[in-house]
Amino acid sequence: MAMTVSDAIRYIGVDDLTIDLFESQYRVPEGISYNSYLILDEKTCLMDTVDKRGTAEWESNLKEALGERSLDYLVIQHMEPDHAGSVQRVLELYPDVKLVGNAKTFQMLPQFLQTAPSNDQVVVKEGDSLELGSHTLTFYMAPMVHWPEVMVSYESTEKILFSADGFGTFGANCKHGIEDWKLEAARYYFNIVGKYGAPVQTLLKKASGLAIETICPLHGPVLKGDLTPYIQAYDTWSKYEPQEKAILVACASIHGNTKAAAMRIAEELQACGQKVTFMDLCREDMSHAVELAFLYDRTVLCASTYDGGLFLPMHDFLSHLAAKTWQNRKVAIVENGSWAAQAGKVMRAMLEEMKNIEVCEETLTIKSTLHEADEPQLKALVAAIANV
Ligand SMILES: Cc1cc2nc3c(=O)[nH]c(=O)nc-3n(C[C@H](O)[C@H](O)[C@H](O)COP(=O)(O)O)c2cc1C
Repeated sequence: MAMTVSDAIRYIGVDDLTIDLFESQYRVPEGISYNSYLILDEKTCLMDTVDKRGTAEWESNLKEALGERSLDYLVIQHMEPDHAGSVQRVLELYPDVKLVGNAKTFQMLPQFLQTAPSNDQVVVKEGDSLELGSHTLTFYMAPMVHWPEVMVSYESTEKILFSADGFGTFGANCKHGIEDWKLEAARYYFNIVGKYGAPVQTLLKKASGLAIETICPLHGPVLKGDLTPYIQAYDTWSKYEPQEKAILVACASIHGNTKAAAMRIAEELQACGQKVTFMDLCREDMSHAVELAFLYDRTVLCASTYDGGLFLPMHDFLSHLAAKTWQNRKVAIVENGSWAAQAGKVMRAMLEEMKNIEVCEETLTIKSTLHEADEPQLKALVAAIANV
């Protein structure tokens, strides 16, 4: 059933509650929405489509909202298949539709379609506008938020920013309302957009010059009312600043001894008043661990040595953080080795490749299991990462 963003702008997106992994990597226990919007004015204008997984339901929403009218424009803000996956269907249903995109959109479009569409193309660049009647869309390029061809569209009459993947969240709209935005917006941001802090900052600067009363993202709820919290969150996140003073204790333990030591460190940190989250990287959601490493200002990395190197779940975690340009954080290292510990050396080398990561001098090296003799090292590490 098509929801209404306003009288003239209909929400015609769909919820996907059965996808196993979004982008083939993120568990979305509450599903995900593929958002699409239809502007009904003198001209009709479709804002993006949906993933192929939702084409049939979305087509019914589109037909219900459009009725007997023709479709004049399709604006393609983002070419990723979860948004452009139904463009082909639009071309079949409305062969006279004009396609609106930027130069990069039309360079990429034929790559995803079997044949280059013959439809009229409206090629827009920064600041170009499209009159629809009483509604006017103005286009702002947002390259690398998070693909090169991304652009956002500002509708000046109703003061709406169609924000592409920006301000999106995991979680289907039938499960999550605007009040739930914060539940999954950070995990979504850091894992999907997180590498591109500078492009996000550029987009925020452009948006700061616009009077925005509603944000229509391509995933998650339409944002209305006081937009400050959403924009402030994006400003903090895209500056790679921590959102809170807290410590993630992340461990990768083969037989549980390093995990036991990590849990002991977490307890000690809590005992000295620190907010702590403990995560077993072997068993818990990697995207959630990435999210917390970005949200918190400090992280303790605890890992076994494995075949002369770093136990792979920790290597995987640090590779994820490096890929998302994690930076400006403080870290403590705990390693375990039963004959020749190497985990700490490998972790340090990976951290050195990242920007502005402060590694505590105080480390803890365990020989198989934690012993009484390790207590001074453990206490020193706790004091160093707790900043006490
Ligand atoms: C498959 C395997 C490979 C290991 N490789 C090494 C190694 O190369 N060097 C080392 O000092 N310890 C090695 N260890 C020992 C672990 O680093 C660790 O000391 C031991 O597993 C106990 O800690 P845990 O219970 O947290 O895994 C290995 C352990 C396993 C199970």
